[in-house]
Amino acid sequence: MTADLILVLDAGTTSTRAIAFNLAGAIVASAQRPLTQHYPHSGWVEHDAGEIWRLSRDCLIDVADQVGAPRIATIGITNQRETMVFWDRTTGEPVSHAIVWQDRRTADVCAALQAAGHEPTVQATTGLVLDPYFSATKIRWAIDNWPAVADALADGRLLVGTVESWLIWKLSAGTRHVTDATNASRTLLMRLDDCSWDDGLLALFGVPAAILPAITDCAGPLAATALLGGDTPITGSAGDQQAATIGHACLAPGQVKATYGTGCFLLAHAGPVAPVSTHRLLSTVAWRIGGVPAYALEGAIFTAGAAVQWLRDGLGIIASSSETEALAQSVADSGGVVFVPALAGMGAPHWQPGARGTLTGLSGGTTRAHIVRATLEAMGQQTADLVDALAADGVPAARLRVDGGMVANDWLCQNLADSLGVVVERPRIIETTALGAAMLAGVGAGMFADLAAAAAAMSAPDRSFAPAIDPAARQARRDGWAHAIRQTLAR
Ligand SMILES: Nc1ncnc2c1ncn2[C@@H]1O[C@H](COP(=O)(O)OP(=O)(O)O)[C@@H](O)[C@H]1O
Ligand SMILES: O=P(O)(O)OC[C@H](O)CO
Repeated sequence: MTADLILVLDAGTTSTRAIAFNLAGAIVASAQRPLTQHYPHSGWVEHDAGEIWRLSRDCLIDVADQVGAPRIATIGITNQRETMVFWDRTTGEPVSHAIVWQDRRTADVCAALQAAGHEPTVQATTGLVLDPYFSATKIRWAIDNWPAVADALADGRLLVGTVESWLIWKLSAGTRHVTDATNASRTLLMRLDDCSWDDGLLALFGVPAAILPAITDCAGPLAATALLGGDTPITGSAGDQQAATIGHACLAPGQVKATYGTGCFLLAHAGPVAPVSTHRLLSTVAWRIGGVPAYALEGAIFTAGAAVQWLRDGLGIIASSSETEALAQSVADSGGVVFVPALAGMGAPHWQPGARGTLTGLSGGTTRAHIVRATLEAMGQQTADLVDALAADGVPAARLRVDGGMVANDWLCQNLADSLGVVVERPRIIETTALGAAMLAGVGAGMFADLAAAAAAMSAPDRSFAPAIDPAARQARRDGWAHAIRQTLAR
């Protein structure tokens, strides 16, 4: 049997998937398992890292069994970012739950650091802002509040890392404690310029360097695993939004993608020099290959598909996510309803962890179809806020490449094009995140010379949505949204 497939592990927020790709970018086999969400207090979100490992192992073995393990040439890993795992190097087991990127428990710590004037230095060094979203305050909180974490630290047993770091450690049977530069760039601890841990930030957040992984490239001989029987190399690793950027072949400055899953993450390729945002966007590592980083500007919206899930599970006004397409289409407009879905605070460009959502413009004539339509319209307006910030930072988006669970919805894609006034392009492989990780692993294994060669072989657009409303109508929507945002922020 020839080793002709790349196996990707995508450890996401709500589920874990393994997908085998051939070198033409087609999906040959896949497996998926849902991940349990733990909400111990309002605003807290935790995962069981042991469960993440078991689901990952099971999905990888499932796909390897489907295709035949000898066909797996190499493995690529991609993951939910910022989420922090705490484990014991001697037992190989987690010492506590992982604190998830959505968790807001360190909002007060971030506000205090802001009040003390630390944000300009943090932003200049890391490209990030002081928000509980990022990892550093989660690490300190765990050390200060979870005795098992503090004890493991005191005994020299504690290791920490983002989800890919944990999984590579498990896959390599505890021989590799590494993190790739994209994931490291989300911790608030890494210098953007040379991709190293910053001593000043380690001191500011009270994180000991000894518990952190070594920072690596995103492609190359990162580790190896005996899980599939032989000695399978792991040659690709990147955070899921960076992987999606690669999967969309956003390889040149100014090319922009947005992924609509639980949250929405828009990344614009920014080239070989770390960009500086003056409009509250993030500057982040897009990938690092051969020791050379490429950078991106990013806007993170915490509530995208999660708003549709809330319509289904919280309000109970829809039975399934896919129902939203026909319901939005069934009314001529939202009937004046505007929904600002700040269900988990607000991310870019507002960064208000304490913000709450608002549903305005209701009347006796409002139906569930209007509310559903307003929910999907909010995706267009939230994206337009990011695209405006990007343009103000000097990166006008000529078109937008989209992926994620929500873009199966054609009405949503058309509404995005209308709201933004640019062409929206949907790829052939909607599993763009996994595809990007496969491209990295292919480059890392020497199957492709570089990402451009991998993109030429594996990535292709499918359908485009062109703007179909006039600029005055677009502006009227923007004005209505701006008014609702002001009301939301004023609360
Ligand atoms: N047809 C649809 N229309 C609108 N939203 C959808 C549709 N299908 C799925 N979604 C939403 O997309 C999200 C799932 O996307 P996915 O990319 O799998 O998320 P994640 O990777 O964050 O777990 C869910 O929040 C779901 O409500
Ligand atoms: O797991 P996803 O797809 O919701 O992505 C989560 C992001 O990486 C958080 O920054």
